[in-house]
Amino acid sequence: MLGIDPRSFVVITAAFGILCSFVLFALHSGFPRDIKGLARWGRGCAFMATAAALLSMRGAIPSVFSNFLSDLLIISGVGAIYGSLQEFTGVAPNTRRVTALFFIAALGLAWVTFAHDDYRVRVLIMSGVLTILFSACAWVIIKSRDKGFPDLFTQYLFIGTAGITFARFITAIFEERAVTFDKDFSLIRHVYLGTFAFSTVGLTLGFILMVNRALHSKLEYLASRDHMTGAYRRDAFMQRLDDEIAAAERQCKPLALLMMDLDNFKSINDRYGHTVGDHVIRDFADKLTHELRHNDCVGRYGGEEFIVLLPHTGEVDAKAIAERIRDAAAQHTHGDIPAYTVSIGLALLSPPTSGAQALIDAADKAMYMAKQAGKNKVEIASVEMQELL
Ligand SMILES: Nc1nc2c(ncn2[C@@H]2O[C@H](COP(=O)(O)OP(=O)(O)OP(=O)(O)O)[C@@H](O)[C@H]2O)c(=O)[nH]1
Repeated sequence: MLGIDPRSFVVITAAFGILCSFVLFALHSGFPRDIKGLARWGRGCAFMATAAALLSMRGAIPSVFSNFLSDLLIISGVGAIYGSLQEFTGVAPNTRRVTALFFIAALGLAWVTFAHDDYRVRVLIMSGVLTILFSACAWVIIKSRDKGFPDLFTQYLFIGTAGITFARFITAIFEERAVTFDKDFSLIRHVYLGTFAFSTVGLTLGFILMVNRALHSKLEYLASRDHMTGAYRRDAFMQRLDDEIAAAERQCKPLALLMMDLDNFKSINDRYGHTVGDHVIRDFADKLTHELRHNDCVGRYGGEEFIVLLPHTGEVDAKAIAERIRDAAAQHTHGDIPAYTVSIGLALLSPPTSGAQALIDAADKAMYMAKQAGKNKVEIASVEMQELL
């Protein structure tokens, strides 16, 4: 038995809801458009704040507003949060199921508001629907890939909130029928209302941390990638190369490096113009992505020069991959893009090495040999070149 006025929780929920909504709309206006879900979550918080404000006026306004409308707004609010998580994680929002749940709950709530005032049934409907929605929110995060601390924090908070709404559902089944809104002093009711107030803030903070993490990854990606081709920029590539060489030496694994330069590119520019030249560079970068494994790393080394790092790859495989790339480049697949070819130099890491730059120099020399040999060729750095490593 607790003596805290349930309205205090309701007023706190309203205040928190307004604050959270304001923060989310403010973030939405400044965040990149491809980080989705902020506005929808902000709307969800606004719904919850309005619902809590209406509920706190219980007795002073008609019950159609303080009970019926406020309950529907709470369901809409949590529904919006569910949709927002789906949007954020790239899942198409499943509005049909949420709308169906909303209408079923609306029918039940209309019955207990207008036909047969029954506090217990109202609690059952609300806690049942909210258990489903909070569990669905947790499930969206559980199923998402690439989770960090903010995602796990929000996920467990959703699970905890769903657990408490479910406990409220179970206790309502066994509750005395005489209990009403103003006479329900049970501990679980206070925990339930308190959870609602604080989970609005906790979950919103968790979501803000999630979108902040997404923004951080996006900025990191943009800083390390070449804008035109999506390949690694030279400095980011060198960082990755250093790491992979260190790993290869530690694990005694092979590693190969390909240096690639498009042939006669100056004449492509001169003949078709710079824009078409850019299309050729992009086309080649796409072909590289298509031909390589997820773990391989493509860097743009210069204008029409690319470099590819092939971890865990020995001479035979690296030569086959290089030939595949050379062949793919020579395939004329796109009507708007002129035919082009590429010369490739291949160098292999043979420990003990003198580092990344020496490996690049060897691949560069081999690439120069390919140019000298008539272009559209793959050359492997000679033993002497490798010995320089
Ligand atoms: N369109 C376009 N051209 C570029 C870009 N970066 C460099 N280039 C041009 O690419 C050309 C490179 O030519 P070179 O390296 O001199 O040689 P090449 O004509 O490819 O001849 P080989 O390398 O001997 O086959 C230069 O004309 C550069 O201006 C770019 O981002 N877009």
